[in-house]
Amino acid sequence: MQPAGVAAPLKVDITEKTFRSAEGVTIVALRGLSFEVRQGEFACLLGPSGCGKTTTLRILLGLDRQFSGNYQLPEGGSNRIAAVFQEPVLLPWRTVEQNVRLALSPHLRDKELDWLFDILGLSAMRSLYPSELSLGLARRAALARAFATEPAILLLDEPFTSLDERTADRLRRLLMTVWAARPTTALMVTHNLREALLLADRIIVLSPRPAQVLGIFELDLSRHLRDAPALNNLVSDFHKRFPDVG
Ligand SMILES: Nc1ncnc2c1ncn2[C@@H]1O[C@H](COP(=O)(O)OP(=O)(O)OP(=O)(O)O)[C@@H](O)[C@H]1O
Repeated sequence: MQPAGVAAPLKVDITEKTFRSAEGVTIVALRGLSFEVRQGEFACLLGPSGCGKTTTLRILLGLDRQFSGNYQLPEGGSNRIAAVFQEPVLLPWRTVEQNVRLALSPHLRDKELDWLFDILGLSAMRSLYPSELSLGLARRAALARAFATEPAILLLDEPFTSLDERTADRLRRLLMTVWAARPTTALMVTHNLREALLLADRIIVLSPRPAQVLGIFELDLSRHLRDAPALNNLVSDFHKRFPDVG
């Protein structure tokens, strides 16, 4: 039990998750996957392609209940959980602002969101429709929607894939700015080591399938000091600790 007044962390303890392939073969996606994300911490789940990262997020989102084990989501927030996926799922017939406000519970629909649109550089795009947005802008709108709901936990599944590197980098920095304005317990899935080293407080390093935790890489360096040379040092520290990863 958590002592009163201490916010509960995200706790994940998945004993096993299997899939059955079309040919009837059993695929063990996760086995003995246990980790925690402390309250207010930005954690990355880093692992090779196909190791079970998306499967883990789907379980936490309640989209897949066919597994053994358990998990506990953090308490608090106006909304329990918000997610940002690889594809920004926006309603095409609603404006950017309507897409964001529709995610809010009815009593919050009129809340002041200027700060959020400002930080994400979306102030001039509030009345545009998704079809008028570039992919990078659509991702920003998806981030705005997730933060607007003030979730107890934010789950992100490779939100910067299929963007050119410059746009991805700008978005990573915008994510950090908005996160710093409203620190939120966050778990982001990525297979990009540099991205994890840029964004995370700690990295939960996963094995190939079935995903298990190989170790935790803590990042004490303040995010604004993580420039290119600092990142190069972090990459080499990481490789000393995890020579076979990334
Ligand atoms: N619905 C499904 N049916 C059968 N197998 C599945 C299903 N969903 C996932 N898998 C398998 O489970 C394993 C883990 O998949 P998952 O998508 O979680 O990996 P991932 O780490 O997110 O990969 P990536 O980084 O490539 O997105 C893979 O081998 C995948 O083929």
